Amino acid sequence: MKVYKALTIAGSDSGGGAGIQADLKTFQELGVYGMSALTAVTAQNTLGVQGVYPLEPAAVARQLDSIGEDLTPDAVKTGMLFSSEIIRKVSDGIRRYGWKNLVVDPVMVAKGGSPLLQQEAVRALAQYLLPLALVTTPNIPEAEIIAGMTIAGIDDCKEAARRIAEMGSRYVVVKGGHGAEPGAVTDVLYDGTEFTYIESPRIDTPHTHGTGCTYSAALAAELAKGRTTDEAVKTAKAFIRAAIEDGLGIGSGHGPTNHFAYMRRLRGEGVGDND
Ligand SMILES: Nc1ncnc2c1ncn2[C@@H]1O[C@H](COP(=O)(O)OP(=O)(O)O)[C@@H](O)[C@H]1O
Ligand SMILES: Cc1ncc(COP(=O)(O)O)c(N)n1
Repeated sequence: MKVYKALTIAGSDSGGGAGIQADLKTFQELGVYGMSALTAVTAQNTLGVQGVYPLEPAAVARQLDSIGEDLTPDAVKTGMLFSSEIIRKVSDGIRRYGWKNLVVDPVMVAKGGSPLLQQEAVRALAQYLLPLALVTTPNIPEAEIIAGMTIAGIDDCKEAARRIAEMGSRYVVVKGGHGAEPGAVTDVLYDGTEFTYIESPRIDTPHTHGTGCTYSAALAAELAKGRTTDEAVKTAKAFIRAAIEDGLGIGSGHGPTNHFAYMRRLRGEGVGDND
């Protein structure tokens, strides 16, 4: 049996709903062996972020070397990268080992507003990481910052996707969770030529902690298994839709999405005892 392997390069969320923890749970659910290189430790729960402790850039580089010297990921995703120094180490590592199928989730702030990327690091992200990306998955506020424009509707999402593709990302998905459309969420996929709209009903829930991490991890897992980008984007959307629909009301703030939901439904099981 071929073992498909995916690597996440991201921060730790002690609460388990976002970051490395969300990524590894998602890889596991989708049948992919997960590996991780930590960029930062966050002290976090459903109420917010209580502390951010970045790792030394050399510690990030060393983790990538340990993986690269011995293991070959079939896909890689990046999440919280925190600083331009860490971004440089990450892009150096990805280039050194020739890793393909890179999904860049340009994480900038946590849902409560705590910064997870230093402002001056946005340039480094665009300069060093986007040219290596197969797919970049900004939410609307991230797309506004990277593309340098305000987004007020679908046409603006398309323009931002075009600009981000020009920076070197082969595909771009501008995710619609922060959009103003009542009742619906539209993600805009751009392949450098054409746009595809991935729509779903807007789920009314406070339990959306980790949606972006989970979505990009599902995308990377599917790419690791050899799916095309179009197929991977569809499955990632189905995975996150189920995870939000069955969101977990644990903790007293914004609960995490339900990483079990997609596979439980495929197996014909109910939502289980988690909620
Ligand atoms: N309320 C919601 N209902 C349905 N889908 C959602 C909702 N919020 C986010 N999504 C989906 O979750 C994924 C992550 O979107 P988004 O919330 O925009 O990103 P982020 O978590 O990075 O802010 C996207 O595929 C988006 O369509
Ligand atoms: C360590 C870490 N990485 C990323 C996020 C963003 O989470 P979301 O997916 O909700 O945007 C987070 N809250 N913490």
